Amino acid sequence: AVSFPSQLNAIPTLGPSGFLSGYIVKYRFSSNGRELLQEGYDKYPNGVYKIALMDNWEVIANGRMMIEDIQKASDTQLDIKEVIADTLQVKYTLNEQVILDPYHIAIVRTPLTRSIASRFAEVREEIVATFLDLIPAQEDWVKIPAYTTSFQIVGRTANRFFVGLPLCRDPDWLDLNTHFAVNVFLSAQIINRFPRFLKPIAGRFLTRMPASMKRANKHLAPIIEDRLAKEEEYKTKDWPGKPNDLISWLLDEAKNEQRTVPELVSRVLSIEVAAIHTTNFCNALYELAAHPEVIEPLREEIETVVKESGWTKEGISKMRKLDSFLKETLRFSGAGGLVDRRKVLQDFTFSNGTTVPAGVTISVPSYVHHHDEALYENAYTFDAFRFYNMRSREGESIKHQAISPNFDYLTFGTGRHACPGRFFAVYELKGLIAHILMLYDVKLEEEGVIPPHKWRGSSKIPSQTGMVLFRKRQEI
Ligand code: HEM
Repeated sequence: AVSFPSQLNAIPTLGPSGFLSGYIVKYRFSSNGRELLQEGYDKYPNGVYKIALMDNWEVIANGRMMIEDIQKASDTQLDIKEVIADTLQVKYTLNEQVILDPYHIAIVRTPLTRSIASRFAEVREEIVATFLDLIPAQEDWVKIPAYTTSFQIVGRTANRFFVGLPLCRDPDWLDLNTHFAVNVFLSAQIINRFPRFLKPIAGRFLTRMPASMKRANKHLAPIIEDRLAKEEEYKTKDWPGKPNDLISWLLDEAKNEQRTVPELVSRVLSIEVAAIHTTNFCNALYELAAHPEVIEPLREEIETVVKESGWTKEGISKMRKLDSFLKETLRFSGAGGLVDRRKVLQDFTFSNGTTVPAGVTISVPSYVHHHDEALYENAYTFDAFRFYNMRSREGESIKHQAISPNFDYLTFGTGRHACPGRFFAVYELKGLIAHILMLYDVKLEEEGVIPPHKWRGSSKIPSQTGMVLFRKRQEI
């Protein structure tokens, strides 16, 4: 049941708030989250409002002041870990330690991000090999199911970087990883329906998690055991020939019981969950196929850069038009409707005086924010070179990049918790799109018409049945 702590009365409610209201709003939210969030955005453009979900309140914050307040709050006031723990039921779906000591976040932020340059040649090699296997470059158009194929591509590319050859090509490992995140979300939904005392039983018997963990273990245990044995043998963490990959980065930081196989397996999987289903590659594919007018300028840029710098991290960062195309995709058709989700641990007062009581979750509606005409001219038009043109203005060449979170651009969240994986995500996505442009022509079944997406709660799901047509690039 939805409770009414007294401070909550001062926060306006969207939708009815009486008996059964939770059910009505939950229904509207789960069937069309965007509509509800847009209504809230229009009614309370620089303030907060609340919606009653089934078992708690979600306070939605709009506008610069509110977002800055969330950014400035300490972790003891507004906590990201509790939100992840609740939403994903991490205790049962991954491992509670991932929340209690999230040292893997620092691994993503530093050694992983720092290795993009030195490992980029391998990532590029994997991109080329993956497309060769999945999408034939032939004279006739061939229909490719965009949604499933994009996850296969991203799964393999990211795993080349994370765990290297040969595991990144192992069909069972890839199948596990492209479905694991979905299993985590579905299992968490099931577990969340049970009262606290029944959650361990639901977690144990009603979900596929133990089986997934066992499957992951089968692939990773021999690798981890071998690395631990090498450390023993050479009496150092820096033994000769040590691979520069995720398992090594984790082992460099892991302490005591964190250095056991099950602990390390759940860390790897946590990063896979954060990295694969968020990438938006499917959205980029649809947008590319829908906008033939962007193809030539992008090709020209990529060819010039590759001549100068090759397929390197440095080269990718010089592809500014491509960066703009990607950023516009993330703005215009980005998947996440809510970012900066935080659990209120201590009553929290916004600068406008509104207090949100402990126990409630706060979030920011990125999708409707990104479609605000006050922030973006023609916000409902996909303008591939919008950010390229902005960067060309005096003194703004650094701003407006796809990796740079700011108030106008919340895809990766904001502040100190902004996605630590965004650097890899952006280089990977640019590398993928650039490869498509060099090798293929692409189009949609119906010219310019992206197959319809749907909303599930606050998530925008691209069409899961839509096709993108590919053929070998025709020289004109
Ligand atoms: C386009 C792709 C991606 C998007 C849109 C995305 C988005 C996000 C967002 C919105 C957050 C929460 C930020 C906040 O609440 O302030 C987040 C957190 C996180 N992301 Fe990403 N992400 C992407 C790719 C990745 C990748 C590739 C990795 C790993 C290599 C990754 C690892 C993480 C981790 C570990 C966190 C948790 C940070 C924390 O708790 O402080 N993400 N991401």
